[in-house]
Amino acid sequence: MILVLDKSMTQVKKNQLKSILAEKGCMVHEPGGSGQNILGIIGKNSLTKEFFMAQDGVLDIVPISTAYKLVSRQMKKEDTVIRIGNVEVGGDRIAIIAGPCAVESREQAMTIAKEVKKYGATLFRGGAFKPRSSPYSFQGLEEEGLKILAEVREVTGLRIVTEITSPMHADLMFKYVDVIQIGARNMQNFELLKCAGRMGKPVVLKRGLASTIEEWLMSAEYIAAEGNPNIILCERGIRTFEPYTRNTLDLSAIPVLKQLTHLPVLIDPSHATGIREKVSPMARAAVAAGADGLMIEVHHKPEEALSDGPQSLYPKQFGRLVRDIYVIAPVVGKQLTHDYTGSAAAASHQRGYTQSNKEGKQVVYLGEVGTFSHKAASQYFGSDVTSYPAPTFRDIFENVKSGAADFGIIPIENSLAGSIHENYDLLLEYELNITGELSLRVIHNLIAHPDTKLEDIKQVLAPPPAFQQCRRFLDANPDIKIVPVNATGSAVKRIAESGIREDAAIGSIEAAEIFSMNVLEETIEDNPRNFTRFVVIEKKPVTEGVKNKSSIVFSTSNNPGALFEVMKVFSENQINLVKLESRPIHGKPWQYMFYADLEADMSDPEKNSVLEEIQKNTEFFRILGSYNCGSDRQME
Ligand SMILES: O=C(O)C(=O)C[C@]1(C(=O)O)C=C[C@@H](O)C=C1
Repeated sequence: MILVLDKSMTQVKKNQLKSILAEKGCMVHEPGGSGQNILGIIGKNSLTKEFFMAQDGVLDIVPISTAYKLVSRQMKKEDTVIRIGNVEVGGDRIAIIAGPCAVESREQAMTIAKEVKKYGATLFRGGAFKPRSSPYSFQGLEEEGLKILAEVREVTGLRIVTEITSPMHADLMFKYVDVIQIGARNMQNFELLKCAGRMGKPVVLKRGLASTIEEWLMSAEYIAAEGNPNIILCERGIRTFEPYTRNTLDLSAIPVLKQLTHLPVLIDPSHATGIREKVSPMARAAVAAGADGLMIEVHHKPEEALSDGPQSLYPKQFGRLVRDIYVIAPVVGKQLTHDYTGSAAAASHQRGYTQSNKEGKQVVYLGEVGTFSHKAASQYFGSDVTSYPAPTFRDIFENVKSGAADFGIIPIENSLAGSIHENYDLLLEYELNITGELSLRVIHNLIAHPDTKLEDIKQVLAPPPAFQQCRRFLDANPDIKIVPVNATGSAVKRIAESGIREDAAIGSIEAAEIFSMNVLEETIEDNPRNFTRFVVIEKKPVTEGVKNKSSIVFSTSNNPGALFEVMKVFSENQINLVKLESRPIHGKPWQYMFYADLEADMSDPEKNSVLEEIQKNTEFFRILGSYNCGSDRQME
């Protein structure tokens, strides 16, 4: 059951209540972050409703109707996000776990780990204890395999996921691995589940070959009941009558689970299909259906693999799949998990940032909580970096320049409305660096007070880019006056605070929820393919890691063919230009600065001769930043 507590109850009082309940033999669980003050109780039947209601601070009792309690959505409304090193599984992120079925040798594991890391995997998988259908099949390298996995982590930085098959191996697992996996065949091995619960490490719990979703969640409950909330569910196909695939991938389990539980859900299309060609289509479908991540088997020589070769992707196939996922994820409001902050933090540490005056790193974004910029900041940085809003774009640049914030995040262009010119001008004015980018799907909604109807609305508040993106809706409602404000979240906050029923705002569903407003019309943007590209700005440039894109700014003389001469340098050096934008030079009428995005790392010393060529043909030239754009992972 759930005890609803008085919102003003102090933590001290709550702790007192928790000890009273624990003394009475109740298991007490405090779900974090729900915004409400509640306690989850798995109690003794002998305790009456009156007993609970008599406790100080208890306002109500809500029974949990499902057999599983701790893992149920009723217990916790928010999605659970599980942190493994710098990687977060759940929430807005897509995590990609990749590696061979089994660790076969140091050389094999290390080769595959380097490949999958290069193509975007964030966790490494590999079996050391293999439960096989036949006792004569390869059973894994056991402790030797675990040692190899630990070495892979040392060398690549990828955290390790491996299967535990017996409680006897708990100490070994504890010593070597980051995430333990309970395989399909052991899903109802209750002693193993309890052991995993006691170990406290994150657990990937695979669905049994013939288990119902409810049985699966009951198994998760075993782990949670031991005090371990870090459970990731993994659908890997169930046994049906269909022989064309090894198992039948139950993708409908994703939306079912999303309703029933707060736990993250992964899909393993490798075991589900058992056939290499079928893996990528099902992986793409899984992300579109709302999965929080994928577990993919990859082998550099699958024909020689000791297990599961036919279902293992070649590294390049895996790379192509990750590129597809990178594109699909924003459509469903997610981003690929990427070790952004790990590398950004490591790089900025190296660059000599001192954080002595702060708890941690900070990113500044436009407007107010609930803006798209806020969402972009949390999708890019996860919870590693705290975020705070600033009222204008200039303030964001000022905050980064002064060192008040380590990072700024700014929208730079939108797929419907075009470039955000103010930010181009500010990039030139402030000598900051672009260090990363992210593309966010922007879904606009008309937001108003709960009892307001469309015909009541006299004016709508939003930033100009949002008006541009909702042109058709505004044209269809010409009587509604438009009132520009700095950001969508601020618009929603303003109408909530003013209490004016005739005012509406354009913004995200999240903003409506934060300010307890109603979504009157959903998806009012002109086209569903509405994406805004954000860039991250920092004081220092990126010096580490993949840099596959550069943004530059330059001006040319006012001679025939001057711009052509610069373009020729890119063409002759096989540098792909992905964007060209011109902006008037302030104070010099009819003269222009050109902003270009190039698919190349212009900070690489190998590009020095190209830079010299460009400089010969320009009057002004600056690299705004060379960074990893994510989508263009190396494809040799
Ligand atoms: O208003 C917001 O929510 C913002 O984050 C700003 C902003 C922008 O100015 O482009 C960002 C994304 C959308 O394109 C609309 C508005």
